[in-house]
Amino acid sequence: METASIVKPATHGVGSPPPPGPAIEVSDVSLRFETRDGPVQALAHVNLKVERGEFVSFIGPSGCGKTTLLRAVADLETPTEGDIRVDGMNTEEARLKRCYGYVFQSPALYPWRTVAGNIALPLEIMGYSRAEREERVKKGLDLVNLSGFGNKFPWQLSGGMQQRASIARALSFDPDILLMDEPFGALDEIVRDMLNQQLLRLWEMTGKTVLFVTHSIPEAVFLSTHIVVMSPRPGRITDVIACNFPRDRQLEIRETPEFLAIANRVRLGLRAGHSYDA
Ligand SMILES: Nc1ncnc2c1ncn2[C@@H]1O[C@H](COP(=O)(O)OP(=O)(O)OP(=O)(O)O)[C@@H](O)[C@H]1O
Repeated sequence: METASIVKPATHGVGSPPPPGPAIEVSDVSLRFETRDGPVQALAHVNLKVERGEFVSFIGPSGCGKTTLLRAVADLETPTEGDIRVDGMNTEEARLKRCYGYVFQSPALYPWRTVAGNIALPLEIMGYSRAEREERVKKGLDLVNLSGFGNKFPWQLSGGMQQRASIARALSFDPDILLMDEPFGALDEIVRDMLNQQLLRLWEMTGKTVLFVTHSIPEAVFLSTHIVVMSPRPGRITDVIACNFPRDRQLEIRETPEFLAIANRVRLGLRAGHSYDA
């Protein structure tokens, strides 16, 4: 017999109302790493509220603390000061209740497990029954357009397909929130365009709250409801830009004056905080 559920996700079932309040609230968060060469101030006085269903991108120069902020939300780093609430809980509670899925820059799939086996892994750890695992894996594969690839091994898939599998794994237990750390950074532009469109569709279909780290201005403008621009280290938020494009937007919007105006504002924000030698 299958074991009973060990950790059930904190998510509400499909059709039931989400818990009230913002999905994520970051209040005056600073984070300092103590290293052998002295302290490294990664984040300084970061304040941010992410409402449910938003798609928020983080953009800023290399080393400004984007990953650190995402990791702090995921309880993988502890702020030196300030407070973070996820679904109204502290980050440890939210982690234990599996409020979010995390997608890393590299797909990080286990090579000895099939794609279906990789997607099922969190469900196995959480004690889902075999029948429920199979149903969720099938749903996950459909969601990321990988139906028919469940029995393949990761090395039999392209980089873009591997990253889609890792997104399906992060969503397998149906968390409300998806934390994505530059998931498409290593992919070529054509594949990235395709994945951006697929991610947008997935977001539209599922209504998840997404926090997304990127270095790409067009990617941020195309995907987001809000773009958070950060300064060089210590990372501070210097601008939060609203993008009000329709949810079913197509890649062609990248040629519109509205799109270019937002992209320009992001570019100016990044330039203002950075001295480029080139
Ligand atoms: N565990 C750690 N110990 C010490 N310093 C760290 C640690 N993790 C990150 N840092 C430092 O904190 C700063 C912020 O790093 P972080 O990876 O969050 O930046 P980032 O904006 O995500 O960078 P990139 O865009 O290059 O991925 C950097 O200077 C980094 O070297």
